[in-house]
Amino acid sequence: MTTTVTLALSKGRILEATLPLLAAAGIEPEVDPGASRKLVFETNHPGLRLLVIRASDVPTFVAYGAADIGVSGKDVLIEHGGADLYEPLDLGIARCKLMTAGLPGAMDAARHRPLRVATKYVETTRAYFARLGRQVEIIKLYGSMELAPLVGLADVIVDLVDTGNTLRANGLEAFDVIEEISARLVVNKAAQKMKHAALAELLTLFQPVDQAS
Ligand SMILES: Nc1ncnc2c1ncn2[C@@H]1O[C@H](COP(=O)(O)OP(=O)(O)OP(=O)(O)O)[C@@H](O)[C@H]1O
Ligand SMILES: O=P(O)(O)OC[C@H]1O[C@H](OP(=O)(O)OP(=O)(O)O)[C@H](O)[C@@H]1O
Repeated sequence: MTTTVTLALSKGRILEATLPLLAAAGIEPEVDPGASRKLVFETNHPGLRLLVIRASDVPTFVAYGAADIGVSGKDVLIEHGGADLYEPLDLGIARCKLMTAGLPGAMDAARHRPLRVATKYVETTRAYFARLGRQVEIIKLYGSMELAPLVGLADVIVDLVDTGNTLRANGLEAFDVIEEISARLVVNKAAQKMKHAALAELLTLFQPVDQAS
């Protein structure tokens, strides 16, 4: 009997970057997930199906066993905590940096009060500034973080930076790197035991993208 394996991907960058990796391994979804409203996709690989969900939900689906494996950004995994997941493979895709950024000099502007930081990475930001011994007031946002310093909502932001185009377009500077980010394969701990052979076979099919590329 074929073991069923459920792989969770997120719509957007991760899906766009993972489908070519799957295609290179000969795995094709029944229809193009980028062009469909479906959420579950069978594939031509026996027993393998795909879930397409929000990026920040991938660790949750995998941790609870609703998916056996998933592809998730390291940013999302750090924020999730990740202790309930195995992380066997760095896929080398969706690479960027989690950074502090703001208007020039913003880090030094608020020395006599808590620094106001806008981010969607609340836990990661709290831990980072605690390590620095700097008091912060964290403002949770769900997107367009770059707007916050421009309208006086926050002194600085913690967000992803790739080309730097979004920061530049808004007159902001990148300050410090908090983490180097790339997409990781994550595995449910029970599935790792119960579906060991099927997952091991699938893992060998994933060829990480060369770090230098
Ligand atoms: N500019 C970027 N360059 C490279 N990788 C990125 C970039 N922005 C995001 N990523 C990576 O891709 C992942 C998914 O990002 P994407 O923009 O597709 O979803 P999202 O809109 O952030 O997620 P959600 O729907 O949960 O809010 C991120 O978690 C991160 O690891
Ligand atoms: O350095 P860059 O190459 O400009 O990339 C950085 C931008 O990419 C991400 O946003 P995304 O494009 O995912 O939009 P979002 O605000 O919808 O998350 C991130 O939140 C930055 O805004």
